[in-house]
Amino acid sequence: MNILETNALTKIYGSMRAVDELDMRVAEGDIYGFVGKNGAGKSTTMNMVAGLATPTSGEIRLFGSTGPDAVRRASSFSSEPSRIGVLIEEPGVIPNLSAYENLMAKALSLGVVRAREHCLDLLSLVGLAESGARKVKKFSMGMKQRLGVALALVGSPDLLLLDEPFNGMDPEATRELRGALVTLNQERGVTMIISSHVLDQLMRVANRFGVIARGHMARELTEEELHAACGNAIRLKTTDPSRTLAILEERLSGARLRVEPDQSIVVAGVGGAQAGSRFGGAAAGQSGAPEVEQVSRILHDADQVVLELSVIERDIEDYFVELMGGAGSDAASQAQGLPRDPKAKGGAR
Ligand SMILES: Nc1ncnc2c1ncn2[C@@H]1O[C@H](COP(=O)(O)OP(=O)(O)OP(=O)(O)O)[C@@H](O)[C@H]1O
Repeated sequence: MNILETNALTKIYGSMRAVDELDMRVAEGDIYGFVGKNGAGKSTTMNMVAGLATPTSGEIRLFGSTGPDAVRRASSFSSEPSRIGVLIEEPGVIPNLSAYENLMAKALSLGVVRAREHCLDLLSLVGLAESGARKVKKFSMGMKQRLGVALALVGSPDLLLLDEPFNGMDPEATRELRGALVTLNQERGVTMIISSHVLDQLMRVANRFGVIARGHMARELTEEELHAACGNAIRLKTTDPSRTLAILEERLSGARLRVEPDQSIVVAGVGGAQAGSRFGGAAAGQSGAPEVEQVSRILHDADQVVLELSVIERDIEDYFVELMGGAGSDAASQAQGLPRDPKAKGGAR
């Protein structure tokens, strides 16, 4: 079931179409990575879904209901727990209160039953059980962000909207927040929409992605579709790159080949290897071994001296960047692996 659907959702500020006929589908249980360049329309979309901005036109269907009432009911900021939890921009915390007190203040204002247990549970869920009694002004950025997530969870919402939650966080804090989000999703079944520029972090938690470009949905795709669209890539270095390239062009029909500035060769489009994904980080599932073996054999049979050979993941990021460049078919077809330079030989790019 889709928890959120938007149909031709549009927001116009003056002459600027901040969100332009956006169609978005978020299913129950998704961690939906919402990706786009600066100014693409992510925050405006999140604000409309949260009921913080009014659409100019189009429809938002939340939990199966549509119309302004659906958003108001789902995201009541007034006196009762809402079905949507929101962390947009900086978490609104009271610095002189402890984390626990901040949570309790919100829980009591919403009339949450068994507020004490609820808040202690949330602290432990976001990994702040030990620091619950400390004043928030002494918290690091990462701790504040996790408290922001806990605050958004007061009242047990079914859908969590997180706008740039990894911004300004160091790797350790990012890892902790990522862990808390995956736990929430897996153990509590909370659906999430996370907007972020930090693609590699998003790729580690999200199972579906929506790429927005100039206010329009350029593409929605699952983790599996993402990997299928990108395929794997193998980077290799030999003592004779030109000869190696010629051999690979001849023997690997259909593969995409490109030469990097350091003379290493990247072979893509031969299937297999997967990028680090959300429940492990390291290459998950298939290792790309058959393709690596295939390439190694070709090079061995052709007496090429291999200096380096590894599976790389960068194509996924390239793919996102290309999609984010525009919603038009050019960007999308390039991202599907078609050559950028029509004169390029053998699909090289
Ligand atoms: N309140 C507003 N008034 C006028 N223009 C606005 C307003 N809010 C957003 N915009 C414009 O709408 C466009 C989309 O902005 P939005 O903040 O939604 O993008 P974003 O994808 O979240 O960008 P970023 O990643 O930089 O936060 C931008 O051009 C922005 O300047």
